[in-house]
Order: sequence, then C-alpha cells, then structure tokens
Amino acid sequence: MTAKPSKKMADSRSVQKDPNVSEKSCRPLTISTAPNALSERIKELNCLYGISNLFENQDVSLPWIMQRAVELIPAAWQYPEYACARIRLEGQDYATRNFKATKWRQNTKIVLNGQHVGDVDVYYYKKPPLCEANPFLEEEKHLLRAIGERLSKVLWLKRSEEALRESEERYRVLTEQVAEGVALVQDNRFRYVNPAFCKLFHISMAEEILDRRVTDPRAGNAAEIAQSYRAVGDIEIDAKVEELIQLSQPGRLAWIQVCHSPIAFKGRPALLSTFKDITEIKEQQMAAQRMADQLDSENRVLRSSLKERYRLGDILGRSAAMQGVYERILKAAATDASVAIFGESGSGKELVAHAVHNHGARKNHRFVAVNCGAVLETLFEREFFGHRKGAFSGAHADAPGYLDMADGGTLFLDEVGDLTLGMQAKMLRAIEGGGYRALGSTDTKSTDLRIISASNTPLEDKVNSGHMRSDFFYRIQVIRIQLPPLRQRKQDIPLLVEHFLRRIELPAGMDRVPGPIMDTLMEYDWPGNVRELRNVLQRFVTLGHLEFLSPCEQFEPSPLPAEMDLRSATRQLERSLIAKALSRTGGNRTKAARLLGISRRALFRKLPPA
Ligand SMILES: Nc1ncnc2c1ncn2[C@@H]1O[C@H](COP(=O)(O)OP(=O)(O)OP(=O)(O)O)[C@@H](O)[C@H]1O
Repeated sequence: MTAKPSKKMADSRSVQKDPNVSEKSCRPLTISTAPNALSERIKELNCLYGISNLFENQDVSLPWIMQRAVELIPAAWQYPEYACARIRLEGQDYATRNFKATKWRQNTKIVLNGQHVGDVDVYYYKKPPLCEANPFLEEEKHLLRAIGERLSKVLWLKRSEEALRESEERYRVLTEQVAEGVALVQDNRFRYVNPAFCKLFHISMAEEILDRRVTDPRAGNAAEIAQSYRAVGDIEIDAKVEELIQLSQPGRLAWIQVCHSPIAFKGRPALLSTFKDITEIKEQQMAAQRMADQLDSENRVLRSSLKERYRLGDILGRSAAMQGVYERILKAAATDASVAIFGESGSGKELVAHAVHNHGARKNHRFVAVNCGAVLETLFEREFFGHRKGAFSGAHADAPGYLDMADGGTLFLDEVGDLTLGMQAKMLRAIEGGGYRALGSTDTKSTDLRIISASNTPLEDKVNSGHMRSDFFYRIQVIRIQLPPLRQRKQDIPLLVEHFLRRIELPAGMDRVPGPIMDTLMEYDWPGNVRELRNVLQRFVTLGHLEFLSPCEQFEPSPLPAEMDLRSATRQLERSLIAKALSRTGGNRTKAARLLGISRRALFRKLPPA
C-alpha cells in the first residue's frame, strides 16, 4: 500500500475523485493540521498487524477475535477521535463502544467460500473537521479492504479448525465407543490404539503402547500382539489382509477376526487394523458343524442298518459277524473316542482302523500307522516327538514325530501291547495335556489326535501281568471292536475269493476258482485269516494248485546256492527259520518268537512290511 498523505500534506495524487462523492467533499489540505505520513502509515500497519496477530492465538473464539479486531480499527483512521467501527457477521454485531451509524460510512465485505457473510463498517460518528460529504481517504478504502480480507481469512481458518476438530472428535468418539479394537501403525510403531484394543491385549492405558514397535515385548500381552501382526510381515502390504487368530481372554479362548488395511496417514503409508471378537459366531458355527457331523454319522449308521452290507470301505464280508463289526465301526466313527481293535493276525484290524478314520470327522487329516513292536525304547522320543536339527549326530534337519504328523488326524498304534511301561507313560503325558518336546527343542508342543490301537491279544491280560499301565489301558480302550477270525465266518470266503481274484491277473482260460478248489478253501481252518487267503490265492494263480504254506509266504525257504557269501546265507537261513516258525504257529508272531527264542520286538524287526 502506498504511503497515505497526512491530513496536512494531502495531495492531489492521494485524493482521487470518487464518482460517488460530490465535488463539495472536503479534503484535509492544510500542512499545519496533518501529522506526518510515516505516523499515519504506522497506524495502518499497527491495525493490520494487530488483527493478524489475533488469529495467531488458536485457543480463542471467533467472537473474541471479532470484538478485538473491531476495537483496533478506529485508531488507523485519519480522525480516530471521530471514528467508530462495527463488524456484522452472520447476524452477530461486534462494535466499538462509541459506535453510532451516520452518513459518513465506509464499508467492506467479509466473504467465506465466495459467499457474502458479513460486513465491516467504519463511521465518523460526527462530522470530522474540514469535511463536507466523503471524509474518507482512498488509502483508508484500501486499508478497510485489507481488513475485510484478513477477517475473511480468520473466519475461514476458524471454520476449518472447527470442522477439523469436529471430525477428529467424531472419529475419536467413534473409535473409542466401538466394540472392535482399532490400531494405527506407521513406521512399524503404534500411533493410535482405542480402548477396545487395549482391553483385548491387556494394556492398562493406550500411552503404554503408543510409539512402541509392534514387536516390543514390554506392553500388554506382547506375544499375542506380535502374533496378530504376523500375517503382515514387515507391515508393508498392498492389499487388505484378513485372518482369524485365537487370543486368551480371562477365562476363555477368544476367536478374533483381524483385518489389516494399508492406508495413507499424514501423507505416508500406514496400517489400519481392526480386531473383532467373533467367538460367539465361531462357537455357534462349530456347534452347528458338530451337529451336522453327528447327524451325518447317525444317518450313516441308520443307512447301514437298513440293509445288509457286503462291504464297508475296503472291508468285505456279509456274515452276521461282519454286520456287527460294521455297526461298531460306524458308531465309533461318530465319536472322537479312542478305539481298540482286537483280532487274530491277518483278520483285518488295520483295515478296520482305516474305516473308523475314514468315516469320522478327522477323515481329511492324516492316518499315521505305527508298528509299536518295532519301536525301540531308546528311540521312542525321537520317533514319536520328532527332533530338531543338530539334536544328535546325523540330525541334519528338523524332523516331525508321529504325534506331529497325526495332529488333527488319527494315530494308529498297531501291536499296542508291545509299548513298554516307560513308553506308555511318555505317550500318556504327551496326549493328556502335558505336551511333549522334540529332541533338541525346549518348546512344549501339544497335539490333537485320535488314538486307534490294535492288538492280537486282550489288553486286560497285559494290565493283569503288570505290562500295561491301567491309566493307559483306559485311555486307549474306550470303544472296543472285536474282529472274528475267518474260520468263524466262512460264508464270507466266496466273496473274498472273488474280490482277490479280480485284483490278480488270471491266466488265460481261468475266470473263477473251480468248484473243488473252492470246497477246499471252505474247509481249511485259515490260521492266518484273510491275509493267508489272499496269499494262497496268489500262489494258486501262479502255481495252478493250492499250497497252504504259511501266512507269511514271503519267508518261503529255498535251497542255498553254493556260491552265496556267509552273510547272505545267514540271512536266508534266518528268513527260512522264521517262515517255518510262523507256519507252525499259524501266523501267531508271539508264539513264533517264543519258538525261535527271540523277543517279539526282534522278530518284528526281521519281518518285512506286510
Ligand atoms: N474283511 C476283509 N476284506 C478284505 N480284505 C481284508 C479283510 N480283512 C483283511 N483283509 C486283507 O488282509 C490283509 C491283512 O489285513 P490287516 O493288515 O488289516 O490285518 P491285521 O489284523 O492288521 O494283521 P496284523 O495283526 O498281522 O497286523 C490285508 O491285505 C487286508 O487288505
């Protein structure tokens, strides 16, 4: 703005003609009455500076600013002693104490977002000396316009400030009242957390965690916080990530649905996460699923009891004894209880174990079969609990144990009576909540599995003789399934013969077993049960005649060639002796081991897999 001429030194340059002002308008012309131009200029600047200063102060209200501003205006005018001012804003008046509206008026507008929302008026409340019509200077017009602009800016700033505060307040109320946990993370550190988040992770107040890293082990339940951010790695994600986690809440385990969304906060990437407790929904879902599974199982039992079955899965047999077995299998499959299967060697115990697993709720998880007779006491932990890399020489990598492999599924303990008392105790602890540790690890793990076991002999005998812990016995034998030997269900033989022949490549011209052969098969006693029948049929198809050798035909003795080395000859002789012993005992391995003078365990190790 150009310097304003003083009252005394007003010149023609500063006193421009206003078309609205009559020729008679007075101008302060005399040098003797005008203060100097510099002091006039200082008055203007003081006024503008004072008004600008008002909105530096952020904690004051708009009316306070307007009232102070209006009081600053008269002093900048040519005749401050005659001047008064008024700001009219949105229906509200702010005026100097001496305010009086007269015909000597100067006005400017206050504008907000292009809208006329108020006015600033300066009046001379009585006629100033030497003035007729328009006593105001051109510079005062500029000054008033500058004041109007500044007040418009104050108004805009105040309104924006209010809008921001209101939106912040709305956001705060919203996030503080919602039941969902909310957290904002930037640069890997918490910038905001709401009370629900604090409650979820056992943090007493938000300040405890603000500015801490996501993985900081100090605040609240740090392990669970870190767990809920595991899915987003280093917090830099491009798209929404959702997952379900389980958190421990007082007295219960809660299912929490976590949703991480990448956002921009203060112009930089950040992560906004919500944590919703969906335990109730999840429990309802699980209950519904359990009910559906139960209905499904009941339906299957019902269907099976409606008509006589000739098979269940891979198990064949239409005899009444086998109908009873099918029913027990389906009933066992409808529960999650432990099942113990009894029957002679080769009678189909492992098939039954598979059937229970395949008809049960765990069918989509693994079925892990372990021959307990072949497990050495010293290797029990390594085999059942697994090991970590470096746990012993030769442990080049981490390896899971049977319990890890069967997690969610079934662990089938074949020849369960061969587990020693020590092994039973370790197994019991591992499955009964005590957990287990892999060799070389300090972490305790737990597993969720169903145990199905099998034995040739009644386990009660083992308990009575002190070879089985009674707690282990009760743990594994909740449901009992007894398999009949083949000699007690001979009516199933034709069905089984037909089944096995379909799987063997028959020589040209043979499509079925001749009648007399079938008669012989029906008369035979089958000490090796169905396994023996399968092997006899295989031999029959190959040799053309029946040979009831042993249930373990793999061990058929053969003459030793002269050029054989001692080690191979010893092995062959051993196999031949084992075959004979098994043949003599009708496949009963316990008796065969006794005949050979070795332990059952030693016999198992020497046997090839069935
Ligand atoms: N009812 C059956 N229907 C069809 N095949 C059967 C039946 N029972 C047994 N088998 C067959 O006989 C063989 C031996 O069965 P499995 O291994 O289940 O017997 P097991 O009682 O577990 O024997 P072991 O006590 O010697 O371990 C397998 O090849 C199996 O498929």
